[in-house]
Amino acid sequence: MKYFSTRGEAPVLGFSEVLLQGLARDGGLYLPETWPTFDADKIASFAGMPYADVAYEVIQPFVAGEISDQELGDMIRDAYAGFRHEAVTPLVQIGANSFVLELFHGPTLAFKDVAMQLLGRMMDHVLTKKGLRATIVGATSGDTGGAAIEAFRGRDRTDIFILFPDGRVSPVQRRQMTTPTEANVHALALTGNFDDCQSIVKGMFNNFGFRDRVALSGVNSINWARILAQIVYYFVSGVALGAPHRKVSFTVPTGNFGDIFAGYAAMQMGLPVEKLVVATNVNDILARALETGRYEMRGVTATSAPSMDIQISSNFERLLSEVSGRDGSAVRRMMNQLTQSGSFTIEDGPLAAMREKFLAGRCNEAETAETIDSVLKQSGYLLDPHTAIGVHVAKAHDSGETPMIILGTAHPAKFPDAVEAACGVRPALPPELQPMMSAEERQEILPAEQDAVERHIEEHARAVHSGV
Ligand SMILES: Cc1ncc(COP(=O)(O)O)c(C=O)c1O
Ligand SMILES: N[C@@H](CCOP(=O)(O)O)C(=O)O
Repeated sequence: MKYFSTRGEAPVLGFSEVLLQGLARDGGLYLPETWPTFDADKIASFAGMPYADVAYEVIQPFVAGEISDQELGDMIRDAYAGFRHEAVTPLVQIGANSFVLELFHGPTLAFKDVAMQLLGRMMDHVLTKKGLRATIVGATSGDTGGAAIEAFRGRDRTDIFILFPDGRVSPVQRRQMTTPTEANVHALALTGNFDDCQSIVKGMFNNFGFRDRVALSGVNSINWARILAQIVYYFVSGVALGAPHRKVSFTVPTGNFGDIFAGYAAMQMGLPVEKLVVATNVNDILARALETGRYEMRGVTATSAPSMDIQISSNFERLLSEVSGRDGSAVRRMMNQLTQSGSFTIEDGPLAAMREKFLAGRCNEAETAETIDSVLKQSGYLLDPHTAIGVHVAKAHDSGETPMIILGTAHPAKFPDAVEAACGVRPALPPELQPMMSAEERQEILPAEQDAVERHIEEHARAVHSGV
């Protein structure tokens, strides 16, 4: 399998290079040249299989020839062995035909663990084979950072630097980044918002001198391997509810558009999906874009679902590429307009193609709190604010006939204050995470400026100083 950049000006690469590069050298995102497809019999055969076995079937066609089947299978089994639930991503019924897909049974209680636990192992594997070291950077609005640090802490071939908006993540999220004691972990609190962090990360990738000096690599969902690992749970949950013999729908709490793009990929691979519903909080740029055809940045409002407080939604570029016939120049034009004027218009054809597959809705703060409270009262089920946004938006699109799967993206205990304010119940952290709440914190506070971040990384990255 080869991968091309959405902007059409970077080299076509194989999986290992795409994994290490993160962002393409033309600023674009990598996509597979073709979508492997599964027929109905193959999809039906996933029913009752262990999660790791489905993961192997879904992921193998994307990495074949670069990682051996044996090594891939071992990495996948190892990645999911530590999850708190035997099913890895269990479904819980919360309504007549609606289900929460619990994606938060990994080590940091967020859906990011599902991909990150595998990504850490894959990167280590590829770096070891090549005899290389890498400097990993990531931007986080709260969850990616903790999950990435957990996946890479103590790994000899990588140093990890996570940029997060100072004061805008929950205390649990912050402590997951600031309490690990391993020397290769660096939590950088930036005086800005998530979009500032993400644009500094992309800026560092576009500064080739720096990029090459520190052997830069990325773990945000700009990295194709993140999306790849997330495709698996669409198949697992869809098949559990009757696919391929009937269609299923998904509602996805959305920010950077990575998780829902994995759903789109599952559809391209043959999973019969009726609707993919984008659920946003008041930072609703994606809902507005799908409604009006205009992608237009406004300020970011801090909410009780901080991981979705995003305006520049990286993976939307992947969808733009798909619906524009993979025309790199069309994607470049839109992305340049976004940089220059903070907005762009999606042409009628591509917009219609998007609307064939995607629906969208938004949820404000009062609705988020009301949903947490009412679902607890009606079903005895405790939602986190991000998942509550999904449940609220799903209601408007639930036909009652097609199973509606709402992606449960975080454990409520990551956001105890917001959950308690909404319903009076304060969710407790699993015992193994509780010591973190009184452990010493270690972070560097930096201005939201690319120069300052680059200087800090150059001083601390072993890839610069070890000569490997
Ligand atoms: C808890 C939670 N829900 C939803 C999202 C949005 O996911 P995506 O950025 O893939 O759209 C995030 C962040 O990515 C998150 O951490
Ligand atoms: N919501 C994310 C933002 C970064 O998203 P990613 O999926 O691109 O890594 C977070 O929690 O950090």
